Amino acid sequence: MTNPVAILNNPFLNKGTAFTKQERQNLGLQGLLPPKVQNLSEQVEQTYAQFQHKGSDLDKRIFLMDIFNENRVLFYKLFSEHIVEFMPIVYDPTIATTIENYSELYVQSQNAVYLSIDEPKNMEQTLRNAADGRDIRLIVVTDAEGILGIGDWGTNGVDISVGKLMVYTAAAGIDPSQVMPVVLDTGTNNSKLLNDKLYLGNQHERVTGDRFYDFVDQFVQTAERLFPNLYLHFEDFGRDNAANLLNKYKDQITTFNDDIQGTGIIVLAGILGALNISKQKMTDQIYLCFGAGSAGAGITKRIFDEFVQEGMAPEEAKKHFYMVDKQGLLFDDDSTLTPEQREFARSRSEFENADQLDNLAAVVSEIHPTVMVGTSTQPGTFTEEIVKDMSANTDRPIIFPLSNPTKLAEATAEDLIKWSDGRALVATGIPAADVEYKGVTYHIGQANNALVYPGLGLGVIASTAKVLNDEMISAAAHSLGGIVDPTQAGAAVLPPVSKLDQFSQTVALAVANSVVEQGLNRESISDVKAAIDDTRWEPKY
Ligand SMILES: NC(=O)c1ccc[n+]([C@@H]2O[C@H](COP(=O)([O-])OP(=O)(O)OC[C@H]3O[C@@H](n4cnc5c(N)ncnc54)[C@H](O)[C@@H]3O)[C@@H](O)[C@H]2O)c1
Ligand SMILES: O=C(O)C[C@H](O)C(=O)O
Ligand SMILES: [Mn+2]
Repeated sequence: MTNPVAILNNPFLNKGTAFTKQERQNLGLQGLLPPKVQNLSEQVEQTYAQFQHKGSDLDKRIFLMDIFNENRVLFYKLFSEHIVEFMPIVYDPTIATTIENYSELYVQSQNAVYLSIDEPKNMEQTLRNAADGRDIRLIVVTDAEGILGIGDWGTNGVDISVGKLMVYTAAAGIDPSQVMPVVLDTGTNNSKLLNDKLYLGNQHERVTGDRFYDFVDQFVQTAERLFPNLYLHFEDFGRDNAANLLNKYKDQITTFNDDIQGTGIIVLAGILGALNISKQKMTDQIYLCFGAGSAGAGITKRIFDEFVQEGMAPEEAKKHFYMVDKQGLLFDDDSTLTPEQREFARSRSEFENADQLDNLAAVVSEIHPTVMVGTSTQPGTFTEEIVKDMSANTDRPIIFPLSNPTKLAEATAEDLIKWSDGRALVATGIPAADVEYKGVTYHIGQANNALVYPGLGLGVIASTAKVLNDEMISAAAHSLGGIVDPTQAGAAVLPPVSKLDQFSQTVALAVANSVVEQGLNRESISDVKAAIDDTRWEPKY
């Protein structure tokens, strides 16, 4: 028999006060818990009341993490019943605060795995120990070089792996005993951490070049070998490494880059939703990407592919896309461009005033975009002047300020609605409250990859997909249409987070169908819907 105390300390086994009299007797737990036996809904009610007494969002998150550390069923039942309220606490934006203060706040590892570049020999044993015989189907891995828009956070970034996985389970029912959060600690270039006595990570600069790529490859190969049914999700790597790693592995293993691909899907879905409201055509749009990094370039490529899928010739479609980064409009004579930026760089000869196009305002006034998406990490950069200029040249400007967390957003939804006199079709990266303007209530969609990656993952895992390809990604984006009523004044461009668990199913089904139609499933599947239902985990004792 397992040691009774070990059961209470194991969040996958512990039911706390919900252990029945019989279970307490069988497991040797008599007297190790208060006498009363509660059921799950009583526990949920009691913990929710405790949650409501916490003051700050950080205190709320710390409380919820205690529940997570103690009892996974209770945590996920509570989370699933309060998804709209808990998303910004468990996940972005509060998670940014816990990442910045990870070492100071540290109490326990939350079943995360810390792989150190200084001790590569331990890797296999560490992964085995962490799995402890569990059938791992999903890993979220980060090296934390580009956490949200807040930069390099070294080992602290492990929280993004933990948090993304929490959303996978709450939104799509991924079995929490089949997941593993991983941080690859390859050092940090964050001088604050390098000089902080409390910092818990490797206190040296980032290792780069071959040693970095060899370490990542050792991880990928070892994880694939130990967990043959693995879906490997990369999160918040630095801009160049993120794209390189995706290109290296995407045709070989079942893998996904959330910042590049996940964000591409949700923004395409948001633009489709916006066009459904404005009754305009995708291929008539002029697209401006502001901040052409992992997310910006990933989104641009996804929207460009959509133009081509709708029948426009690639060279014609290219003319509709503009990228702006630190240096202003990206031109093809710039040797510092990334390969993803080079695809969409323009020729100086197209413009009489090319030298003046070194800032967003000048570019907007020159090209008259109809869609502007911000992934720049630069707060307040969608100014009143820029928004008014854009709105003067298009009826329903589509404007998505997506930089996270809250303090980095390019604009607020409220300002965008006001400055465009109610015409802008807006989605934000973090949740935004309704905006009241001239008698209309505007609902603001959340264009955060969290609205799609859980369903995508459920579809991929349930269908035993060998790879994740563009067809599946496109199917995911298109599946989100039709949930919002576009005829309602002030309708949001994306479905609400309150329906996250429902539309995660929709996304999963679309993706799994695409996998099976393409014959890319590892195991034979006769009924896609049943395969998804069988994969879904529910929080219950
Ligand atoms: N809503 C979402 O789902 C979502 C998803 C991914 C990323 N994001 C957000 O997007 C932002 C970027 O993330 P990323 O992973 O692409 O990071 P990244 O570092 O890969 O890209 C940021 C890009 O912005 C550019 N940039 C920096 N300063 C600029 C300036 N003054 N003007 C124009 N461009 C500038 C950088 O050069 C870089 O190319 C972050 O804030 C992140 O939180 C949101
Ligand atoms: O984590 C988020 O909130 C979305 C996204 O992956 C990001 O990096 O900002
Ligand atoms: Mn991210």
